[in-house]
Amino acid sequence: MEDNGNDDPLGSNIPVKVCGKYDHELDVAVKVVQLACSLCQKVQENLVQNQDKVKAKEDSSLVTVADWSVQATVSWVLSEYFGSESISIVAEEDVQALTRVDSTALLDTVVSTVNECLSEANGFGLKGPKKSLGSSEVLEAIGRCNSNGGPKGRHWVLDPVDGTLGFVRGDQYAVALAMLEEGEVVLGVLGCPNYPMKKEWLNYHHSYYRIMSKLSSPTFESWHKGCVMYAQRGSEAWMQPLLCDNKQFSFQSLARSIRVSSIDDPALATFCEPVEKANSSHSFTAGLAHSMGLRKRPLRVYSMVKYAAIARGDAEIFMKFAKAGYKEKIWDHAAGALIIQEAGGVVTDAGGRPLDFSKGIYLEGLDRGIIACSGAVLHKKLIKAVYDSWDSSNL
Ligand SMILES: Nc1ncnc2c1ncn2[C@@H]1O[C@H](COP(=O)(O)OS(=O)(=O)O)[C@@H](OP(=O)(O)O)[C@H]1O
Ligand SMILES: [Mg+2]
Ligand SMILES: [Mg+2]
Ligand SMILES: [Mg+2]
Repeated sequence: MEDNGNDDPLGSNIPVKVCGKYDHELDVAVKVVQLACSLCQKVQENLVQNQDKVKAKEDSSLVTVADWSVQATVSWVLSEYFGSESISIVAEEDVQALTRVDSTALLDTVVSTVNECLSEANGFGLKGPKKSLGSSEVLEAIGRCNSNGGPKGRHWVLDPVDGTLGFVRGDQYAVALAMLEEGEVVLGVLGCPNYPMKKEWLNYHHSYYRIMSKLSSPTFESWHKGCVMYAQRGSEAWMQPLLCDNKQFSFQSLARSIRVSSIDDPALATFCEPVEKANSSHSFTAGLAHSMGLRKRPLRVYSMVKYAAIARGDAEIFMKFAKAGYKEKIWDHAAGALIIQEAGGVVTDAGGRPLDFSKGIYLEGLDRGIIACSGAVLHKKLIKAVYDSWDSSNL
């Protein structure tokens, strides 16, 4: 692993399993996603009790202090490591709502959230700022992420909080960071703050989070509320625990490589889909599930945690069929798609073609929907099911 120099006191102690062309980029990306996840965990704890702090955007989707603060933090760190002049970042949020005259209190909250987070950068193996950032620097960091991506050169792709609806409901969400090189996703990092290393811990986590009970936990060292998954193109996919308050335990090398499930019998397979019917047709996917012989209840989970579930074998299929006219954005899929592929799975559109991340901020040319499978057998069956049932669907 690359050593980031003297300013990086703990960097070499944080295990980031890497072996490839983009080791340094991936190392920084995993650390900044860990840092961002810790920011999100703090904001989510407050937000669940203070729903008035959730804002609606022009398209009525939600945005919170965490979305802006993570975008600012990641943008600032990437710019420090890779140069603010040359870096290209494609990300979901902009500064519009923060620069309105009636938004000073909101902006102040974002600025203090970013500074509190960056003050912990050293603990995550990253260089922090020498002094606190002012509001203009925070706005600049958010606004710098206005690249349109494209087929040439290098672009970072960030969804600061994916599944904002899950986030404000105290449920699953993800921090998603990817890097494109010449139009291809070459690295992906998915921070899943409420998705523990083992799925059996999910129920424990929910009772912990919702009731704040004092149940006896999995062994202290092994207990982590969330995980981070990552991959670079052409190597394996990895998962490690999110750093938590007891950092001395998290510094142990707990990273492990992840693989998709080996199940290829539809009767034993589980499919995941968005929670919201508005984001994907539940009736169409129920029809597909029936026709290809899936018997288990769908796993409805907010955010790219669905990709995380496929990548480490908690489920076998992911489907998303948005309404006609909705254009999928690259930041909702880039990191998750690479991690599934490097874990041995297949990700395509519903016509069986690879997703094209080279056309700007949208997945242009997407054929009907997105499907991801743990292997080729299930993928072939699913493509056939779509082919057989599309004409009779209302999509
Ligand atoms: N109408 C519509 N159709 C399809 N997709 C939409 C739509 N509106 C929004 N979005 C995008 O969906 C992202 C969340 O997707 P999910 O699969 O997590 O959906 S769900 O929250 O589980 O229902 C969500 O990501 P975040 O905004 O980062 O939360 C959006 O980019
Ligand atoms: Mg959003
Ligand atoms: Mg998203
Ligand atoms: Mg988002």
